[in-house]
Amino acid sequence: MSTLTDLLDDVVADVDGVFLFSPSGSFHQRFREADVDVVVVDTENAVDADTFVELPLEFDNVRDRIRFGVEGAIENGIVETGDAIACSVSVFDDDDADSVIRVRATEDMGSGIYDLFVDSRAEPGVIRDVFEVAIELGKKGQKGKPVGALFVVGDAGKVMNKSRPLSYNPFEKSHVHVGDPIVNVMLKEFSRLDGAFVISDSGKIVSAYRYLEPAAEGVDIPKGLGARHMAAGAITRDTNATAIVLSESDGLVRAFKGGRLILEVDPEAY
Ligand SMILES: Nc1ncnc2c1ncn2[C@@H]1O[C@H](COP(=O)(O)OP(=O)(O)OP(=O)(O)O)[C@@H](O)[C@H]1O
Ligand SMILES: [Mn+2]
Repeated sequence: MSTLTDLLDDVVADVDGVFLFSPSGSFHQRFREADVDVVVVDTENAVDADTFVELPLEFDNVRDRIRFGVEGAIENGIVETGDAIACSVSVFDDDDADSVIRVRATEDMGSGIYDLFVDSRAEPGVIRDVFEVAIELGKKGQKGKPVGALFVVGDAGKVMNKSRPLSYNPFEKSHVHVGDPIVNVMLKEFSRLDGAFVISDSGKIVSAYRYLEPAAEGVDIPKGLGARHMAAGAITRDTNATAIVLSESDGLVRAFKGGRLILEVDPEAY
């Protein structure tokens, strides 16, 4: 008769390392004494781990949390592509790990989410909220029809200087922030109209309907993308903003930083 441990052993068999997501001190200690490579992934290195990947925020979405940890570890040379990793995470329990998830560090796994958050000028929570709006809009569209949208996040003063209004700004005198449920509805509603949303480092919606006029030279974006994506890429080279774009034509969400495409995801698969 097999025991349950034997039956579930496959999940952790022959892994190259174990990632502990936000472990308690005692939980981490048990692993430290074991014969296995341990990586701690957390918002701070509270357990004084030797190998550590810093999360910019607690991702509620476990897939995002794991993706971020694995991409961060690849980026920092902690693991190599092809490595099998056992991730110890908590999905329901806030204190203790309640799940083990086996992943392989592959190129597919590397969605670019690490680049999106690391060294961003805007607050990580703001980037996450805008990214989630774009993904949701990509999944559902606007009244069932595909829509495109362009969000420019961070360094808003400079972005405003390099753009002009296409219409009156519905956010002119308001003090609304991304992440408020009502704001997400407004963002989706206004995304039917032309131009870009400009959002501050702290998440205030500064403007809708901005036509971006950055210098386009030196911008290296893939061929085949149109004016919206070109403007998105270029504004991030001219300023310290991050641009998040939902394409109306292919339905993908892309992010640009420093004039480069750093992330490309299919909302349906996300
Ligand atoms: N410089 C710009 N600033 C702000 N918005 C822009 C700019 N250029 C284009 N757009 C917006 O993008 C929309 C689509 O333009 P276009 O089709 O050329 O872009 P695209 O990159 O192919 O995007 P999509 O994949 O969504 O079609 C325009 O209708 C306009 O609302
Ligand atoms: Mn187009």
